[in-house]
Amino acid sequence: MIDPFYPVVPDAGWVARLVPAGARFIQLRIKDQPEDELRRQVREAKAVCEAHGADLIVNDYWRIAIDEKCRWVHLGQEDLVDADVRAIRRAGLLLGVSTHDHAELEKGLAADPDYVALGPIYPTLLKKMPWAPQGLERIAEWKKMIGNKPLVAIGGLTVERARLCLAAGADSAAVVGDIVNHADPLGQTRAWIAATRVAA
Ligand SMILES: Cc1ncc(COP(=O)(O)OP(=O)(O)O)c(N)n1
Ligand SMILES: Cc1nc(C(=O)O)sc1CCOP(=O)(O)O
Ligand SMILES: [Mg+2]
Repeated sequence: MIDPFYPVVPDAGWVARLVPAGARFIQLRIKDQPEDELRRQVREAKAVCEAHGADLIVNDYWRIAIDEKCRWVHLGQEDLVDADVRAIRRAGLLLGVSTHDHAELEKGLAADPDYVALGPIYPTLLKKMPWAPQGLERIAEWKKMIGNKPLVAIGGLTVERARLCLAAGADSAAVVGDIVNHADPLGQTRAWIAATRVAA
């Protein structure tokens, strides 16, 4: 149900680049945009994904995801505080949650998510976080604790680190910087797809 390669991108333009290049499970993680722009980008990204048989995961904006009849939403712990998980479920959306420690895992599992993300596995430059890198050992621990739910590894991943995460038990490896900051994002996307499909 979830793909081993999980790019997380900052706008719909990136969805339009990476999905035709083979991304099958992609998160739209837009920050600091007005509501009408968010909606426009969600619609654009959804249309691209539908045209290519890919899954779009909308980060944060669960109300928009419901209105736009999306299939997936990703929520972090702060997002979960305000979210109406029952409304999300009533609308038929699938849900991914972020976790960074045991207390968050307990809260995340209470929402009965369709995947659990664990991060940051390695140091990330994308945003400041109070957690030390989890390391690969945490992946095996989380996998045992979440039963048959898919586990997503995120934070500081490169192609080689993604392979290690999948070998350690993650079902999917999520990435921002190693794709969107790469000199050749489409070539790097192909490298990620080749590495993660073999490793999964
Ligand atoms: C796959 C995946 N894992 C974790 C996150 C982080 O979510 P959150 O903690 O809500 O932080 P923001 O991404 O919203 O800044 C994610 N987006 N995707
Ligand atoms: C958005 C995000 N969430 C994380 C978490 O640990 O929950 S780490 C992260 C950033 C991932 O970016 P990069 O691949 O560039 O390190
Ligand atoms: Mg969030």
